[in-house]
Amino acid sequence: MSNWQTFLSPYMQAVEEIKVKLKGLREQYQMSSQHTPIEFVTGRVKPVTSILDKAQRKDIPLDEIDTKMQDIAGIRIVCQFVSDIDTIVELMRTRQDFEVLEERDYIKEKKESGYRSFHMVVSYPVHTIDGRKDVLTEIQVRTLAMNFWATIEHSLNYKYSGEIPEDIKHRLQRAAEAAFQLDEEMSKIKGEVREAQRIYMQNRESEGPNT
Ligand SMILES: Nc1nc2c(ncn2[C@@H]2O[C@H](COP(=O)(O)OP(=O)(O)OP(=O)(O)O)[C@@H](O)[C@H]2O)c(=O)[nH]1
Ligand SMILES: Nc1ncnc2c1ncn2[C@@H]1O[C@H](COP(=O)(O)OP(=O)(O)OP(=O)(O)O)[C@@H](O)[C@H]1O
Repeated sequence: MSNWQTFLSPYMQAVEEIKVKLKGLREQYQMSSQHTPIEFVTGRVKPVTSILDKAQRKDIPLDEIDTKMQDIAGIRIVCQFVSDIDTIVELMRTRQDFEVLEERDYIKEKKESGYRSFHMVVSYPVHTIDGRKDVLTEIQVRTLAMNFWATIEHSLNYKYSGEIPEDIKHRLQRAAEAAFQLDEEMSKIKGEVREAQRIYMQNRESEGPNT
């Protein structure tokens, strides 16, 4: 690849645009005093070293990464409750500004590591000075508990270069089970939690801006 900056520019644009749109959705939910299914949104363009590693690992020729590597542009939507994930997935499916190409439900079927999340691969049109470019973007949707687990596991994978020792792997699988139980328990008191958050937001609004 002769110029990574030029190649990655539409991916950066896609990530920034989608983040703005999702943050807008979150604000609309907040303004309408409805429970927001979006707790926070993050996004990143895959680091070049990680693109090169993955291309080598998956045998993807560098001149084919724009069609074969689905996560160069990545968005992550983090929610409070598992049911919020269904709401978001439905919202994404009905959008007119991008096309959903693939869905992978690692919540129904968790990965061997214990990883749980809902993944969507979308084709997002970016308008550049050279015309329209459709950019593959991976959208990961997960709860706070799933995100906590995945973040910790990702750093351990990094530390051990993908070869996490067996005993730690088992502990991580148990931790994934505990995160699953936490999501289950929180789902059961969802009504209570939402009511408390609604009262809190109402009181904050009536108190006016902080001085
Ligand atoms: N922490 C963590 N993240 C994972 C795990 N599995 C998948 N992910 C995340 O999900 C992304 C895509 O995973 P998959 O849907 O399995 O995609 P894939 O191309 O089949 O596999 P990868 O080579 O892992 O990208 C990865 O790049 C990670 O960001 C896991 O076991 N642990
Ligand atoms: N879809 C996404 N949205 C937001 N952040 C992401 C997304 N995918 C990965 N990240 C984060 O970006 C950082 C760098 O990710 P990188 O692409 O190297 O990891 P990875 O996706 O786990 O790698 P690989 O798919 O190559 O195994 C990590 O902190 C990772 O958690």
